[in-house]
Amino acid sequence: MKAGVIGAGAWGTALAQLLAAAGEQVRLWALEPEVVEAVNRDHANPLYLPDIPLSPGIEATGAMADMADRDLLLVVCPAQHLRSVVAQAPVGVPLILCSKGIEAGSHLLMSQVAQQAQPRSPIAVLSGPTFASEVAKGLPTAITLACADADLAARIAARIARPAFRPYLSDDVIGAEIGGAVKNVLAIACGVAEGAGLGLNARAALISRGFAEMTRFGLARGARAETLGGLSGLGDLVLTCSSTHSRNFSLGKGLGEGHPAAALLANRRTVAEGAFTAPVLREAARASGVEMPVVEAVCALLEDAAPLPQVIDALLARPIRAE
Ligand SMILES: NC(=O)C1=CN([C@@H]2O[C@H](COP(=O)(O)OP(=O)(O)OC[C@H]3O[C@@H](n4cnc5c(N)ncnc54)[C@H](O)[C@@H]3O)[C@@H](O)[C@H]2O)C=CC1
Ligand SMILES: O=C(CO)COP(=O)(O)O
Repeated sequence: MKAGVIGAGAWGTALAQLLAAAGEQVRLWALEPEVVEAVNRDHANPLYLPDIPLSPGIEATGAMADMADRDLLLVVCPAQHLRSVVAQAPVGVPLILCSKGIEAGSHLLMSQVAQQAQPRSPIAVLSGPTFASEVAKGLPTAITLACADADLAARIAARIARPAFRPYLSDDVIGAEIGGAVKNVLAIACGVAEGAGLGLNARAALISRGFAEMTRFGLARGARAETLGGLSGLGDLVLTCSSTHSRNFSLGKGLGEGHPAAALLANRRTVAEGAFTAPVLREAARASGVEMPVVEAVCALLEDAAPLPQVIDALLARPIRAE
């Protein structure tokens, strides 16, 4: 059992910890030399997952060549870097994609990008309501594991399941990915409502109407409705729209408090995927003729295209119609 984790941000480190805590020797690829050093020397990742002691069974490396002997690879980099990262991975090893986003320019989901970058590697997607720090602490978590190959899905599930970490299987890869990508944009909207003091009714409305947008877009791209209503869709939407533990929600809260997007996004080390997904999603939705007014509103705020009161008024002034 030789798992590798590519990407040592909060989520990659938490997943490495999940695997290593059960005795597996895990190799963790990190971009930053100081992360490699901290994991190997101090069994910690203060840059991305502070205050969580890591298992000595995690060995970090900065060389992708060190992943050549792995029999399973978890890919956990930011979505916009997935193509270049996966292209460097060893050929033919099953890839579990854990990034949430849509590639700019191509509008492709991560599984489609990975298939282009590594055509001979089997692909699965792991997505759901999973704050990294809670998983690293061993708190109870359920997640969707989506894979077109049922045998591979069962083998991966047996490998990653733990008493407090329950994968649920699906063959709807597209559906699992769309939920994870779209919820990040909607979490920004809910953060805006929090920051601007719009109240909890507004948040509930954004979650419900945002879920309607996710469903419209998902169905147009071939997702199944039950996947969107499951852990990787509605489950993750509820989690991310409810707490400042979410980087996307926090970004939205800053926007709602009146801070300009450019200032909030400048010099940040951690990734708020929704900020990258929003314009890509708007473009993809328009191209498919899918209406996504909440996503459009988030884009307007991220681009500083209109003042917040005007964006809120525009959403509230939409024509009354059937739910
Ligand atoms: N943090 C969480 O709770 C969860 C995160 N995810 C997803 O996992 C993915 C990674 O997020 P986090 O681990 O939270 O990241 P993070 O925000 O903790 O850290 C940023 C990561 O980006 C990497 N990075 C920066 N520039 C890069 C480049 N040019 N090439 C490759 N990597 C680069 C850094 O090395 C670091 O690993 C995202 O798509 C996120 O949506 C999914 C579930 C939970
Ligand atoms: O995807 C996540 C939880 O499932 C993490 O959300 P944030 O990226 O908004 O922190």
